[in-house]
Amino acid sequence: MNAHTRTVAERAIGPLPAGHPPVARPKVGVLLVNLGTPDGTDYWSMRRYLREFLSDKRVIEWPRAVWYPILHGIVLSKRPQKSGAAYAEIWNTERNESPLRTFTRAQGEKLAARLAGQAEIAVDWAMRYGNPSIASRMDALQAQGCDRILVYPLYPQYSASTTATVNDKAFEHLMGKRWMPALRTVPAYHDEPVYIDALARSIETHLATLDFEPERVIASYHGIPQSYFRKGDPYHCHCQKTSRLLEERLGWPKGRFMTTFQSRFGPEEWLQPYTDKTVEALAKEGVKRIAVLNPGFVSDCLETLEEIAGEAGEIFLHNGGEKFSHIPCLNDSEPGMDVIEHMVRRELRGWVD
Ligand SMILES: C=CC1=C(C)c2cc3[nH]c(cc4nc(cc5[nH]c(cc1n2)c(C)c5CCC(=O)O)C(CCC(=O)O)=C4C)c(C)c3C=C
Ligand SMILES: [Fe+2]
Ligand SMILES: [Fe+2]
Repeated sequence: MNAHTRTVAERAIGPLPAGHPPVARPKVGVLLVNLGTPDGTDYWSMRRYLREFLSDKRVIEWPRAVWYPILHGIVLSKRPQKSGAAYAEIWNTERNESPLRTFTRAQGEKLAARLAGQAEIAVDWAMRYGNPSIASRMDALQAQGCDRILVYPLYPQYSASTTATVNDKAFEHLMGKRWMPALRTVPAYHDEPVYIDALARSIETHLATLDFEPERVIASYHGIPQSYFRKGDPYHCHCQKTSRLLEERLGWPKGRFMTTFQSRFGPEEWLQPYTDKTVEALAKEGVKRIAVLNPGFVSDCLETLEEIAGEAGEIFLHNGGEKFSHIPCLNDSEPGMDVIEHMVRRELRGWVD
């Protein structure tokens, strides 16, 4: 019996009296959670997904009386077709699912394999919007006997619109339970050395495969409205710190590495500089070769594959640029899995030793 199985045995409930309802052997659950995904690219699948996503008060903070008529009027009648067409361009047709779901599943499976020596840990994965839902996978973990669950929002930089809403949903699901598991959540890890190192290695590896040397390398993060930043969301500072540490680790000459924000939605001002405008300006200034990475995305998805690898690349080339390359997200690569495993092992301390 090793130290890990002993921990479980010590926590086990011991022999039950006759007639007592069965009690599962206690386990610790790890739940990886990413943003979400539609079930298909058709109008109704897209509409269901966008409705759930864009009804979230953590995502759109406008008063409901203002936002709901817009959402249920123009947005949900027009956006499902437009977004469905964009998803169709990047859809994983083999599995009939979005890349985000494919990568999140792969991360869950690889994490489970890395923790396989510890029988008391169960790993699962879920989506904040769409399927598999957080509620269904938390129930599945409890059914396997997990009395402790570590929820891992897959966002290196904290934002209320991403990290907090994952945690909200997990706690909300437990509100109705008589026997509630203990819950821990993984904090932001925007400045963790293992994460910075994984990003640096992924950049160096990718650049070594190119037949050109980029004059600029742009770290493009998903944006948030300026108003959320002014109200105290630390997301902007987290992104800037990731970029600063990454630039220091790369040791490049000043000016080669840049930070921008992408994926604006709605009429408000968002964090700047904007990725699309920057890429266009660089091309117009005469910069010929660039590469773009997305350090804030744990997996490639619509926002990286369609908006950056696709659209931003086109903008650059149409305005005089000559070479463009998208550096893939960490996904389920070995360095990417090193980051996830490191965070999980660190946050499980005291539950699993
Ligand atoms: C006000 C709206 C939005 C905020 C705030 C926001 C923050 C935010 N989002 C991510 C990560 C992802 N967003 C993705 C898609 C997406 N995001 C918004 C809007 C806001 N995001 C929309 C409307 C969409 C849907 C796509 C579309 O219809 O254009 C995705 C991709 C999901 C996929 O399946 O590929 C990710 C990932 C972060 C990190 C963030 C704030 C920090
Ligand atoms: Fe988003
Ligand atoms: Fe987008």
